[in-house]
Amino acid sequence: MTTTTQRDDLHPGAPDGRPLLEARDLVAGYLPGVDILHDCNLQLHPGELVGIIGPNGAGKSTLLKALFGLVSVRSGSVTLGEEDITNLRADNLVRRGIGFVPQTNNVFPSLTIAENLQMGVFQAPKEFEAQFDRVMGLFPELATRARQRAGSLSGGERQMVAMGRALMMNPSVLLLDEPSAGLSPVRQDETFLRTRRINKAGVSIVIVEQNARRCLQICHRAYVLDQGSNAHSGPGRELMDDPRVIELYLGTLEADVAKEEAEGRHEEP
Ligand SMILES: Nc1ncnc2c1ncn2[C@@H]1O[C@H](COP(=O)(O)OP(=O)(O)OP(=O)(O)O)[C@@H](O)[C@H]1O
Repeated sequence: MTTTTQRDDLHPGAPDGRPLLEARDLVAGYLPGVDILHDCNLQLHPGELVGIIGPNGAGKSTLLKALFGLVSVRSGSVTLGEEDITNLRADNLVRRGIGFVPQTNNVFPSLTIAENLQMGVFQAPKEFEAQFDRVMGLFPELATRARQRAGSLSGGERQMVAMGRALMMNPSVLLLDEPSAGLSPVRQDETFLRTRRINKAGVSIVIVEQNARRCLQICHRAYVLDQGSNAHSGPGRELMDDPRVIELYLGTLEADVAKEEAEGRHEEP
């Protein structure tokens, strides 16, 4: 793996330099004998917003799921602080302060917004009122519509409900799987700004994103995955200008168009 030099100010709130969440040499997969992740490493320091980007099928979502016990880890470890949390069940991880927002099917459509958020604290029902007010403060757009059914919301609003539900347990770590997927460019930007606000409010975040440029713009650091392995990592803004990252991922469309033009295959739109 190529690692760009990291500066101390990229690890807000971590004077001793120890990660809050760490994946070490993860090997994981869905089917017996088929590994999707090959010795993957990731560190999330307190206060950090860390991105995972890479080509389609690189294993980004699989890495996030492996952190949250949703994909079986065959070797390597996941630690939270000093605790080994490898392959622990999701409900256990939620109790330990990790929230996970899946990319799809992330709301209960027949339940209202308030009921969806209530599901987020089913392990601590007495917390509902205090947490509901706190989370509504983060999503004022939802506050006036708490009784609306989630199934009638737009994609961006559903994403807010899903994030809100994960935040109801007041997690220290939030794992976001492609929160901008399926949203218009304007709604995507809102999602990235909201993610940054939640991070600034004290939640350490790992975000998997297809929209690599936007992701790199808001992240303290990012990991580029390729074929289930770490390819590069470093500060988001440095990766945006790294020719190796551009070649591997960011520049593919531009490069493909240039290649087609050179071969005389490109038709003007
Ligand atoms: N439930 C599953 N069962 C079997 N294989 C799976 C499953 N989910 C994902 N895979 C495989 O794992 C590999 C990595 O998929 P993953 O979704 O992690 O990639 P990704 O980098 O998030 O891709 P994308 O950006 O396209 O969402 C792919 O080859 C995919 O087909």
